[in-house]
Amino acid sequence: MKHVHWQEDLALLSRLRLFQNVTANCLAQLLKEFRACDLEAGEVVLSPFNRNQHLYLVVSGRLKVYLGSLDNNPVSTIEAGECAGEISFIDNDHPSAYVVASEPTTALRLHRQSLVNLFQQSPQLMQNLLEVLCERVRQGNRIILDTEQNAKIDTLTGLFNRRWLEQIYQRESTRCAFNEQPLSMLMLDVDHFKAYNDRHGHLAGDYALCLVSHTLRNQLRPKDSMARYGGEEFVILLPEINGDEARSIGERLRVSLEQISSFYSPLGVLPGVTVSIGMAEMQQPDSLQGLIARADNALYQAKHDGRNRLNG
Ligand SMILES: Nc1nc2c(ncn2[C@@H]2O[C@H](COP(=O)(O)OP(=O)(O)OP(=O)(O)O)[C@@H](O)[C@H]2O)c(=O)[nH]1
Repeated sequence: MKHVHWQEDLALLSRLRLFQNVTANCLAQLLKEFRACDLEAGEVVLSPFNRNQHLYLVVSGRLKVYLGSLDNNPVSTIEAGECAGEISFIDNDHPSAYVVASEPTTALRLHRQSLVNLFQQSPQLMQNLLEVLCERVRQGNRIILDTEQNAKIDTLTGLFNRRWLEQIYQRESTRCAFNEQPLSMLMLDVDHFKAYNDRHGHLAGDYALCLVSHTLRNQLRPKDSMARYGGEEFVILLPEINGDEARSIGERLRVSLEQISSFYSPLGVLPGVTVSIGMAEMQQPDSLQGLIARADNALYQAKHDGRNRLNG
């Protein structure tokens, strides 16, 4: 984010939705508080991992909003004249979404304290902000409805969910069987996760789940599929990979997590986690339920044998 000179423009400010009908006197005071910044395409303006104390008013260009992960499709666009960051700006907490410049964008940046000071003088400003927030809530409700109706994505980790796994298994198992290729499954479960939550808090547990998904997904091939199967359980489908190969891939994934003794999160430094893994290779004919049952049995044995190990 590059701070740039901005020729103060009262007329432009008064056209922005947030400042409609706000007195010129009040706007003139606000003008002094703004800092203009240029954003490059792809630049992340807001992230759930960083606390936000600024409101961004888009003067030109465009921002996109992503929930859960930047790999997901954007859920909305913020055009010139609209603002970003108002929720975290108001409650002084972490943003609930990623906001990214989708093209070179100029925005005005305002620290929360500057606006809070003006609320007392301008009820109109307060009302405008409330209207903007209400619109966001309505938009959020529409997104929830849409995503529930065709939910494929787990919003915490950005991984595909269990429902999607059924679709992808149909496709991949048919393809592998047709090409006389193997297909293997890894089922992973975070070790002692209840104790982790109890000791560090549920939010810390959520970050640990994101760490697991991020660390493992980065090591997979594009044709592999990783899904969050349940709370702290993950499934990885490995097309064209036989049992021996899957064992060594699973072992490599297990070790990669074992080696992360601590990681940075918005809550501070947190300890890493380990996983137990069950492996099963597809047999003909094998339904998803059959393959999962065998991977799950292997996982159960890995837990029983002491955890942080692979079985199958
Ligand atoms: N933070 C967080 N915790 C979750 C989530 N989903 C499930 N959990 C927790 O995961 C824990 C799983 O606990 P258990 O099934 O007893 O297993 P465990 O403590 O990991 O023990 P082992 O699997 O035997 O090593 C429960 O306490 C759940 O509340 C989630 O999305 N976030």
